[in-house]
Amino acid sequence: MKLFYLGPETTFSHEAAMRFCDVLGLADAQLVTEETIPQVVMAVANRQADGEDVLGCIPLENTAQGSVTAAWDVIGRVARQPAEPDPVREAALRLQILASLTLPIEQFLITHPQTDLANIREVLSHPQALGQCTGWLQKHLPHARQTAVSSTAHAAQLVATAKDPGLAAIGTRLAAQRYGLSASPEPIQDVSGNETRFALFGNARTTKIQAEGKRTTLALMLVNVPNKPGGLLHALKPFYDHGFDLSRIESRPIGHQLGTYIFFVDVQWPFPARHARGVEAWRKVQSVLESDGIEIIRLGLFPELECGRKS
Ligand SMILES: O=C(O)C(=O)C[C@]1(C(=O)O)C=C[C@@H](O)C=C1
Repeated sequence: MKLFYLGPETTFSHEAAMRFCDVLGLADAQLVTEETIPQVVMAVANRQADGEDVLGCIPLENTAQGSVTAAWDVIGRVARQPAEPDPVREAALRLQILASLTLPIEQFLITHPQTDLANIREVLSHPQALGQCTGWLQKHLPHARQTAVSSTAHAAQLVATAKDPGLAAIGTRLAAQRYGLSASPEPIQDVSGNETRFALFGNARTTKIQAEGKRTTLALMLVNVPNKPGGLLHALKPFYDHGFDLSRIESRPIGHQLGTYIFFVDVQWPFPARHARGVEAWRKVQSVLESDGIEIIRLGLFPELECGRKS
């Protein structure tokens, strides 16, 4: 089975994809790279629409930089496409998060061997990675231009091919090794406990994941939350009334009308995944929300896997 991720090899997404394969025993998964996070989601939706069962791995959120909005926005856009029958939208709606895992993220400055910091004019990386190193860059390379590129490993690739010691990248130590470059002796991200949560997604009906997580999460998208006093309060109260703990709530603009949002909500599932009490409590929440005209798009009920970095 193919597993799509943000490439090229040696991105953090690559590390996460391999980790999912390890932990879930997906030994025969064939890892396939895409150039952007939206392209990862669309590659999976398009294959699924053609009847091919595939998986995708995307970053969802980071300790310091918050949500990886490219991931959430494409999920929101695909799920809310026009009402006319569209096989890709149908396929996208069948996609669910199957598992999540959180990786420690260590960013390294990647340069040509023996380059002096004073000679670096430009630093390339994924915007999330540049954001995670803002303080370090301000202190050590205040005059260097920061250029956003599609991924950390792509940044390392560009530096390697440019053969210009004035260029540096930010990314994994593995990327430095892979492209014949040097990594800084120490990581340079501003927060020492920097972590990113990744999702593995695919067709939940056909891909059964056997895994125990440290907890189970129900990820939802709420559309049409009434834009009136107490609208959001009304949308959230049923979760409280039925004993569900919300661990994340995030609004994103719907994209064509200022002041109107969709809400991404993570609910901690207090029961074993299919436990009758959980299902019954959740049905009650659903029926209250639906009677208020709120559309619920379920993004998955999945285990949060335990897995630290292999050293
Ligand atoms: O560029 C990469 O290496 C990625 O996998 C993307 C990404 C992200 O989008 O957050 C993944 C983890 C880190 O937080 C930095 C970058």
